[in-house]
Amino acid sequence: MARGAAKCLFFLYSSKNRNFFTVRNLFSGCLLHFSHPSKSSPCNFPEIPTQLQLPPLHFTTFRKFGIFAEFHRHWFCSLAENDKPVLDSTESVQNEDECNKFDEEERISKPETEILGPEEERLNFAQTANRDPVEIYKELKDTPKGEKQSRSDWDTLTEILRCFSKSGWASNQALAVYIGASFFPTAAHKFGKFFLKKCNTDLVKYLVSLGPGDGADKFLFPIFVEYCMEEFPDEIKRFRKMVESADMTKPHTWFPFARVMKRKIVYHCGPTNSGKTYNALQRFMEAKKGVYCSPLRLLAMEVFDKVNALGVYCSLLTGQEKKDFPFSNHVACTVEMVSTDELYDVAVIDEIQMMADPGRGYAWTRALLGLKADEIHLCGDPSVLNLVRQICADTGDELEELHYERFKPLVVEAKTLLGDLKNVRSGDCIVAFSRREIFEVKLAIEKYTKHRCCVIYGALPPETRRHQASLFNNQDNEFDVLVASDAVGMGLNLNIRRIVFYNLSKYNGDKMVPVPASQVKQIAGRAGRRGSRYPDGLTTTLHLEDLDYLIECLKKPFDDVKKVGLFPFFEQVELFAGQLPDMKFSKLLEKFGENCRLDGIYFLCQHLHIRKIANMLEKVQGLSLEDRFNFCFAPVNIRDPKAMYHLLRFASSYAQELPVNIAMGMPKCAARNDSELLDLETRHQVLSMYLWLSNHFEEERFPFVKKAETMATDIAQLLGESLVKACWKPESRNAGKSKPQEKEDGYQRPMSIIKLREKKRQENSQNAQQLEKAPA
Ligand SMILES: Nc1ncnc2c1ncn2[C@@H]1O[C@H](COP(=O)(O)OP(=O)(O)OP(=O)(O)O)[C@@H](O)[C@H]1O
Repeated sequence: MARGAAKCLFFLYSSKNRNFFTVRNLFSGCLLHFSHPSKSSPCNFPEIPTQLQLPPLHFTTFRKFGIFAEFHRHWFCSLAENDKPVLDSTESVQNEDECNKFDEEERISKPETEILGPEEERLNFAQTANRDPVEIYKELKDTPKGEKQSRSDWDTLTEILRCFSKSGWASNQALAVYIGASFFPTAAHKFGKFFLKKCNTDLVKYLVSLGPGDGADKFLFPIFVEYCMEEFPDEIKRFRKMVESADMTKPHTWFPFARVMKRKIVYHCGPTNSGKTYNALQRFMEAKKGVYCSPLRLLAMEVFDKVNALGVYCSLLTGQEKKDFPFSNHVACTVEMVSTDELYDVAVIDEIQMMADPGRGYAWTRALLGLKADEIHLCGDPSVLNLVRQICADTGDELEELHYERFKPLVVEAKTLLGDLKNVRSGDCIVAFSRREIFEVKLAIEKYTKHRCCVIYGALPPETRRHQASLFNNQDNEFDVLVASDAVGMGLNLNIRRIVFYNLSKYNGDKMVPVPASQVKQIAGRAGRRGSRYPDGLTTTLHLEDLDYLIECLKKPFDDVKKVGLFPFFEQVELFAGQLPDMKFSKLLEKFGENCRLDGIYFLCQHLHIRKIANMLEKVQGLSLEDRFNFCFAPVNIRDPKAMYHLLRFASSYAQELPVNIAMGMPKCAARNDSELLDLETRHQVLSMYLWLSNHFEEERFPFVKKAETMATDIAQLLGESLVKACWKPESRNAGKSKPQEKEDGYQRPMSIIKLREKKRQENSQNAQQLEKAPA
């Protein structure tokens, strides 16, 4: 870009008539452009000599430009010689220079015949700038052939049009008139050819005075739009249809029945352990008909048990299980499973802040927008309160806000565990953020202290987690320490006296990052629950170095969330697919993500996970679009090749209309090492997936549901037994791959007690050897 401008300056200056005014205008236009590089502009400005950053030149000083140009002639020349338009390899336009040369020689005048004075020129420019673009376009269209231009003007104009075709701003603006980003370069290129062929001197002089960049882009854009409307009506229509079919604006209008209801939303807003869920559940149980929406299967099970124990008949509905209680009018379900067709008196949506979850947020948004309930109780921290207010304004629902405080303040223990797991005490929960660390900690504690540990982490089935929780809560056994991942932050009622953070960084799939403050609060808040054995909660860290970050997180107010998640229904994807009939499903999802329109407070939930499954299933023939869409939501760990293999197998059988087999044996005994434990986890996940599929597809195609249920229960049991006995070194599911801990510079996993001991032992033996060697 700087090169192009420099080239233009040089040509202008060196042209015979030395049109100073034009040069000055171009020069100041360049200055303006250089000093305000816009982010959206695809042009990256190279380093330019400081001389170019002069203040705008005045005519008197401009005469000196001759000297300046002499000095910098070499620079201009070298740039001009080297200047070749750089075309993006992805761009559809090719050989731009050649295309622009259609009648170049013919259109370049020798000496200019008429030289306008500066005042006249200024007036001309003002007139041109104010002209109606429609009129300009008409004039261009009706002109058989444009006027002759000087070589320098021609070159500048070519550069201006080249910049226009690369302008991010123009490409963005073009979307508004349904010219897609992928079509824009072609359209802009054709427009450039058209313009070069037809333009008159006034237009050229004015554009040259603006120079390549923002000003010229803005002047050309409406003319370009007129041109496109006439030249590319089919492309515009097609893109418009595609965009309209990916329109996700005004999501509250997707639920017309909920919109005609007069709903009352009650936001129970506060930190953990403040009684939010308790109060919401009171209303749920009082109602004639109620639904409780849970973030986890585990929590749905807890509520199901609790409510039934209190004499209110309640059913359970999760992706994997349906337990219909006869005569029940209440249901505890996972939020993805809640029906927006059923009418309820009271609905509870727990952990409403998860609307902002990058992957699952859409399920909470859907529940809030779509539930047909007279009263909807939202429980959560204050981070989404402002957005809920906005959404209620859109839906017309009444909003009541109830603010809560923690029953008893959480106390931070400044002493920490001084880096030594020997300092754990009964009632402690050590929180680590990877499976490997969890087992290392368990191993160390059990080896070097008298405590026994229960473990809870995400890959364990809910039944096993509950079993471990009850083992820990029960005082009549030796299991008095819990080692858990962030999975402990939600859903379980645990008798935790103190939460100890083993570390405060976790792997985010790419690198180690600090655990977000909101998550630290949620986990720390599990200590000292009302009604538990330890009503006064304590929290601390293993290492003194981590303590400041813990305190900082706990002190930090909740950040206001700016956007919440959305995801299209199948019908929307189907409509979109209609515009791109030959596109593969995974590509279709990607295209949808690129082209969908959203209102400011919504984002499209991450669909990488879904696309990965879609990609794998591309090779399965005979699945309908709807089948593919549904298979993509199956609960599978996409990083576990065994689990992915089974999903592929299930989908293939389903596509061939064969009964879907489990085709997986049952282990005979509990795990004896970590790889057997991992295998049990995978087997349970596969069975869970089978059950999920049987609930989401025609059930008769999955004839082994009962068997899968029995196997899943047995494996959960084996997992429980294995965990009680587990005393081995953990393995990684991705053995052989680089350890996440090594990825982030400066991050070091805290040394486990074992390593510390080993280090000490080595030091001691070295000292002993030295003593032996030393002369008496
Ligand atoms: N009024 C009450 N009477 C008896 N127990 C209560 C009362 N309020 C809350 N509790 C108990 O206190 C504990 C914490 O309450 P609750 O689960 O409602 O808190 P919360 O704010 O929803 O916390 P979290 O977000 O961590 O779930 C629960 O065990 C609950 O049963």
